[in-house]
Amino acid sequence: MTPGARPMLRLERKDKDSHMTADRIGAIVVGGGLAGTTAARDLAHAGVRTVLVEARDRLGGRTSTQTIAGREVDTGGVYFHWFQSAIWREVTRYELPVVESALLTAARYLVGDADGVAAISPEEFDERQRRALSAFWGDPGYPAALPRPFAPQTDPRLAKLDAMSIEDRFRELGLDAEDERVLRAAFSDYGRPDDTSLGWLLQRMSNAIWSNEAYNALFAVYRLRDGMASLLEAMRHDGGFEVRLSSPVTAIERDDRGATVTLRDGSQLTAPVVVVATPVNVWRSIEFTPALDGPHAAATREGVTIPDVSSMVLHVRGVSEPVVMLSSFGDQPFEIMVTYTLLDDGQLLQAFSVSGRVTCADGHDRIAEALREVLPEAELVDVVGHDWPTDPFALGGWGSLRPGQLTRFIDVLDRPVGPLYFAGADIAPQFSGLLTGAIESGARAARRARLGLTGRTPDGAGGPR
Ligand SMILES: Cc1cc2nc3c(=O)[nH]c(=O)nc-3n(C[C@H](O)[C@H](O)[C@H](O)COP(=O)(O)OP(=O)(O)OC[C@H]3O[C@@H](n4cnc5c(N)ncnc54)[C@H](O)[C@@H]3O)c2cc1C
Repeated sequence: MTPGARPMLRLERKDKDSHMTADRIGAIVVGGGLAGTTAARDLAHAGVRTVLVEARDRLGGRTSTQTIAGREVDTGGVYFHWFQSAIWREVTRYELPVVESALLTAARYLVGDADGVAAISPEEFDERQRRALSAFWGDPGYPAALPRPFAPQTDPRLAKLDAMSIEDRFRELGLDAEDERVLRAAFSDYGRPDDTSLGWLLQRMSNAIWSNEAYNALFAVYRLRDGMASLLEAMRHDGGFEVRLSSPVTAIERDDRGATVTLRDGSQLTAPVVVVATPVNVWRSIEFTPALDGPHAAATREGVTIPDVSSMVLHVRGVSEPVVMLSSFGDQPFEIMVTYTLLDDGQLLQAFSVSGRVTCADGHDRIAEALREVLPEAELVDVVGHDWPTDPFALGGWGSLRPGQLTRFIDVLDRPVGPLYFAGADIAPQFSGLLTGAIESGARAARRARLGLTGRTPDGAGGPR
């Protein structure tokens, strides 16, 4: 079929039950990360014939399981906690083994800034971080502005905090210098402190019930023993939906009867509903007709992730004990390093260059040099990883919102636009930017799309209130 030709599989609205029949596509899901795979599985389980089209040759998107030193390791999204109910439900449903990370048990802690990297005892790190975090969110106005963490647009006072940056809050506080050094290092995964929304960070803290322990637990307590690929695999086998890999979508055209999706090879698929589960940053590389406008256009133009992150797992010798290194944003080649697994001949170290000062494309020698800047005794044996910003199907790393973006985008971008149902961690009302947010968002989009198929308007748009 030539691009633009009338599709064969168009479904007439009057044929309300035809999404249940075998020969017609009831729903198309664009993008097979956690959000899209969840949506496709849920739609298929509801009896809707569902086709998932994925640009890469694998499912998983910004999760990525690679092999190094004979081990499966994750170089994309990896950590979660059982209080993140959406992901935990999947992990328990498929009985996937989990392992604890070294973050909370490592005996050796290092904190970096522009002057270098210095050792600190875990007890001192914990005490300083605890004190600094409590001061950071200690304004009694904050919980009042976020009375319902799962529905961030509940109180208009949040807009004022969303207009502020993390740096603004540091300036207001005037913390003890050492406490601030520790907190800046702990916050490095948000990217530039002067370009990250304070309101959005506070929503993260409210998602962690304003508790230091729960906030730390959000990031690095549990991971899947066999990698995130094992979860995607389980969902796919359980799903009953059709998967088309290596099928980048170039255009999505909607009309009053549904939407037509054009693939790079020119072929087209049509269905009454389409779940768009690509990263927000990627929407700008897909031709939407009619064009996306308003907040959707603004979000993809501006980007809603930290722009530069290279993630790696390094096989190193010379460092035999579990180690945690955190550095303030941009001050060291790697901002985050955490022991992944101890080996007989050294260890696997998870490393994130959040500012992109060192990338996988730089090659072994530059990465080895960067590693020695942070851990002088470390010898690099091997490395696997991924540069997310230059990946055309990600165009950025994990979700992180700039000042003003929470108010304009969250609980807004996931509202249906005609037959299009947007999903993804980037736009999840709760736990945005995280694995669990992707699953929650995918499940919700599937339900809304199902309601759309039966001609009903999703009543609960915006989620629990
Ligand atoms: C390095 C890194 C570390 C992270 N660590 C953590 C962590 O420890 N804990 C945590 O909770 N979260 C973490 N995250 C965040 C988490 O991984 C993501 O938020 C989540 O995986 C996103 O899922 P998603 O389905 O919304 O999007 P994605 O995973 O990006 O899925 C979107 C899919 O759409 C596909 N696609 C793109 N363009 C097209 C197209 N044109 N046509 C068809 N398909 C297309 C992509 O290939 C992809 O498969 C991390 C992210 C990164 C990058």
